[in-house]
Amino acid sequence: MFLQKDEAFQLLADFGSPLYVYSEGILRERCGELLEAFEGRIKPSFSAKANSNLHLLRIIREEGIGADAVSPGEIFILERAGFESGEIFYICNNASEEELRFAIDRDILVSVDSLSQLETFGRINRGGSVALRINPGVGAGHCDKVVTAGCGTKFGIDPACCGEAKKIIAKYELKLIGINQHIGSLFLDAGPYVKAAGILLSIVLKHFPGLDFVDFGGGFGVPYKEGERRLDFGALRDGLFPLMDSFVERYDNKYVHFKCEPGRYIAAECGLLLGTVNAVKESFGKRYVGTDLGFNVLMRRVLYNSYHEARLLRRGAAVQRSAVLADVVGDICESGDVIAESRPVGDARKGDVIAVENAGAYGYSMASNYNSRMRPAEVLMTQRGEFKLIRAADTLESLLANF
Ligand SMILES: Cc1ncc(COP(=O)(O)O)c(C=O)c1O
Ligand SMILES: N[C@@H](CCCC[NH3+])C(=O)O
Repeated sequence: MFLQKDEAFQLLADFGSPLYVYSEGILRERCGELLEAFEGRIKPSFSAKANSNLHLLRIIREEGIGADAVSPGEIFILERAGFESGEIFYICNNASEEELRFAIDRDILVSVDSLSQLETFGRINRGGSVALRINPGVGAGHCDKVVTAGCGTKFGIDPACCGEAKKIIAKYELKLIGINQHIGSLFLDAGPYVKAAGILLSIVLKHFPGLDFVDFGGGFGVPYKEGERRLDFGALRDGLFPLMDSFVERYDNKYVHFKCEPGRYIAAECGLLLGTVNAVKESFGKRYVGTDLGFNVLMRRVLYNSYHEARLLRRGAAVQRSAVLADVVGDICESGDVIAESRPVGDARKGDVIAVENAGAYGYSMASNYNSRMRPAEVLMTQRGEFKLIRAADTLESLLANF
């Protein structure tokens, strides 16, 4: 945990509970790591869906990383964060004509992922530049819901349709400048990513000469459980570089470049979610630690059965791991509202704090107002160790803003 215990209590007193806290140092470190991981040969572009806080996006841009957007909303926020149109890649899925125009009008490159969307794009932007998202047939991810390639997923163009795609491109005189894929989110083993990259490169060689770039997608995992090993970028390099070398040798554009689209790897570990224990109880032989960490604040456990380390903090004396296991639950009106299951926190008391680790990716960005609860504030711990509010919490008034 990057915060001292006393700082955690002070932050909750200052900014309210629950609260997201981010470490600028860790965020910059992860950006730097990714820029170096592929020795400049594969350029990372941050997937803003993982965390779209304006201030964090500015830091990511300062580090020299571009961004991928999945919606006009993300494009809008990225622009506000200072990203220029050439630094944004709009990887859409089932976008409306209006949404496609939003990107086209701003000169932002669009990747379409169906023949039907390619047809729409060509009709409204004849002669424009475009990218295609291909489904290489190999997927990976921490659960079925986030595997985005292979059979049974809505994403990407089936390679069998490449011929048809080329016809639509010719019909509308489009310039195909890039091919991308994204096989899914969170893998800690290089195997599937390398395999999918190999498949994608062979598809490009066969069908798509003269591209400016090939984008292998994101999905790089981080360890959520204590003791879990980190992703081995050496293994990724060892797998990818020979494939890229042999591809470039055979490809007609020697200046083709390579990209990737990490979200979680950049944002997860810099984020900590703090919440307060409001009640404890024993019911039918089971212990519950009742907090304000409902799934409106962090829904990954409820949606995917995801694991986050949850530390119990108490003012004064340190708390030991309890022999009694308890479920850490939230304040939402559903029985599934469990943020951490069977953890050694059975001794928790009202007023203690729960710190949920690695909450920086798909935490706040998936938070909601369910049960008319407020999304929490977000605070940045700067590299100088100061704390700065970077998004205020919702208020009762903001719940009424759209009526
Ligand atoms: C198209 C696309 N690119 C990149 C990402 C980023 O994934 P991750 O956060 O696992 O790196 C996603 C989300 O899974 C995505 O849908
Ligand atoms: N939201 C997912 C990742 C999927 C990303 C979007 N393709 C998670 O929290 O693990």
